Amino acid sequence: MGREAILQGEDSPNEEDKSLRPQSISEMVGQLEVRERLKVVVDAAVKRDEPLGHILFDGPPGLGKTTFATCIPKDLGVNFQLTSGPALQAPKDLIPYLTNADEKSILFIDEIHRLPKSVEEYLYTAMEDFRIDIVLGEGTNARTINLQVKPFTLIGATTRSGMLTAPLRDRFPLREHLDFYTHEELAEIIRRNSRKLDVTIEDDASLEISERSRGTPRVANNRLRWIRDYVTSKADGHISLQLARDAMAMQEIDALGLDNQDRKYLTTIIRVFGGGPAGVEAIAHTMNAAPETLADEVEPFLLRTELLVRTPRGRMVTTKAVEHIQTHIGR
Ligand SMILES: Nc1ncnc2c1ncn2[C@@H]1O[C@H](COP(=O)(O)OP(=O)(O)OP(=O)(O)O)[C@@H](O)[C@H]1O
Ligand SMILES: [Mg+2]
Repeated sequence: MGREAILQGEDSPNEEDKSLRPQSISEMVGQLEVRERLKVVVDAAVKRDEPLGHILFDGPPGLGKTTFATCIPKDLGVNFQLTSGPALQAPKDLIPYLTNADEKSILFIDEIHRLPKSVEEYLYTAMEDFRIDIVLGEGTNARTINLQVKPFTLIGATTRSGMLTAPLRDRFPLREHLDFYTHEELAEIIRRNSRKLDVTIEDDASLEISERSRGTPRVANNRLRWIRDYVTSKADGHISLQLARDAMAMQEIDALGLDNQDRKYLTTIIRVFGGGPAGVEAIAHTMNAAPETLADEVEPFLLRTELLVRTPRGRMVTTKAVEHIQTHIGR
């Protein structure tokens, strides 16, 4: 698959996201410790005139893994190639990226936990010694040549660091976990992006939206876009607290920021599984959803906000979740 195809594939579902995505690490809000550590390794690499060490980002969707990966090469002024685990089905799919990589350029592999084993093993010597084996010819005539590639930096991103093998994980000198954002950080992102979207917003409205954005910049941006449409259609285009609330009520986003899917997940455990424990596969079956979607997109925030707990025997809702669902239904 060509690089363009992969790039388009990556960008099309989030075309909207692009206009709000920070273009440099200094434009990013929050993740202070991560940014500080990155600054250290970037400064050191520049001073020594060496390629940056490989970096792995992990954390739930929408917290900035791709944003970091795209800002680093921009800040360094180096070339950037992008691909993803599922797009690399065999070592031969990886070879063009490795041979095209300029010195100190960045190769970004998204969803790196989905690399097939053969590709992963092929990466080891490329990451460690910047060396790859290429097989020429076939059958008994086949011979292997050893090729040196330019020293490059691999940036990997994953929502499932637990699914990475230890040998791959250990080859990243810097591993950064991105965590959920505070309300204040999200409010800051909302204020900045309101300006980018050319809409005015009250401070109490940006705080209210941030409180209902599940600690996630992507969610905050989606909420903001919807509210902007709402106030443009129903009012004069200025976002007040009341209009923000009305707009979110229309999308059935509750006070904790949960949407229909989150509540359906909790009610399924409560109604069908007596509050749990229940396995994620069983819950997914009942909801007619994919277990991966639940594990990646729904559960992290519910766990974080103590609406859900994971036990050795499966997922269980907490009293807080039961109360929240009751008040929501009782409304
Ligand atoms: N620190 C930040 N400051 C400002 N905006 C941010 C920040 N992090 C993320 N965003 C915004 O959130 C959007 C989603 O972030 P991004 O695409 O980097 O998430 P991700 O971690 O790669 O998610 P996924 O796992 O789904 O690929 C970005 O387009 C950007 O607009
Ligand atoms: Mg991403």
